[in-house]
Amino acid sequence: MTTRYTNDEWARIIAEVEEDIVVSQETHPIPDIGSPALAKTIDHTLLKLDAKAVQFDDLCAEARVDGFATVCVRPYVVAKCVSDLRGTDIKVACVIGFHEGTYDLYHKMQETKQALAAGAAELDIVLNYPELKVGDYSSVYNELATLRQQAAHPVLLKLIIETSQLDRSQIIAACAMAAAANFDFVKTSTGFNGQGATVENVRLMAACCKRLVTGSSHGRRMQVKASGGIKTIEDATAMLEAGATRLGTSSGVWIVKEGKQSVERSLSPPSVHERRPSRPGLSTRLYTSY
Ligand SMILES: O=C[C@H](O)COP(=O)(O)O
Repeated sequence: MTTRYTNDEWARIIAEVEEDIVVSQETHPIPDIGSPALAKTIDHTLLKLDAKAVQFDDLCAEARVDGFATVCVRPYVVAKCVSDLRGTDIKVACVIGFHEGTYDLYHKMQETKQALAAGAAELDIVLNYPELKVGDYSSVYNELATLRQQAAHPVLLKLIIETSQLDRSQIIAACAMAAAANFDFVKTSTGFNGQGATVENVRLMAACCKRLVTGSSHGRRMQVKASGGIKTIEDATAMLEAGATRLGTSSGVWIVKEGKQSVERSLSPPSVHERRPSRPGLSTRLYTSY
């Protein structure tokens, strides 16, 4: 695989991108609250290492009921989820190099091979962000381009850049690397390392995606997936309004339920005796501790 440019050449390319970045404060249009289109922005996620088989059955059942975009899981459970979701339009997304990102390329290629063979349609790959932070852009590009070659379109590739570990310039550099390697999404966070998605970072990443399309010959714009700490309908709408088009969350069931309830309330306001429903208990298969 070619490295294309030296680290210094990559640094100049990234600096040019950074000079052009204008972060917009616009509110992006979003699907109607409570609509199937809003549920279709959600990757219904279960990445806990101690998750039991029955929890993946429930995850897939919930995805079928609510009509999520994908279930997002680790490689060892892709085949099971593909089988559970057969006959639906819900895809299986698989994390690669999770959650440190520092696994070597061989390890990431092995996981990619395993996930694709099992039927994954989308891969959420953790960036080797320590390499990016020290300016080893050639190595970062080599890894991403190799994985893109291994997982060609229509497989969707998302690069998890772990924004909590990066400053503004490094977030821009990560987006530039993802675009150069022809990824489909940049994703904020693993949810396992520091702060998750923030509105500010989603806006910055959306601005990068806008700028980077103008520099590409194929004219296809990368999209932003916000993930980590998205627990309520308010969190979800804030991320979408900031420019995300996909959400990674372990609270998808609750978010959809809250959205539907808020629509019902706006159609028939509750009497003074009716309380806002409390958050459901663990029996509803929510996976985030709160
Ligand atoms: O990509 C997904 C994240 O791991 C989900 O994080 P969460 O449990 O905070 O929703």
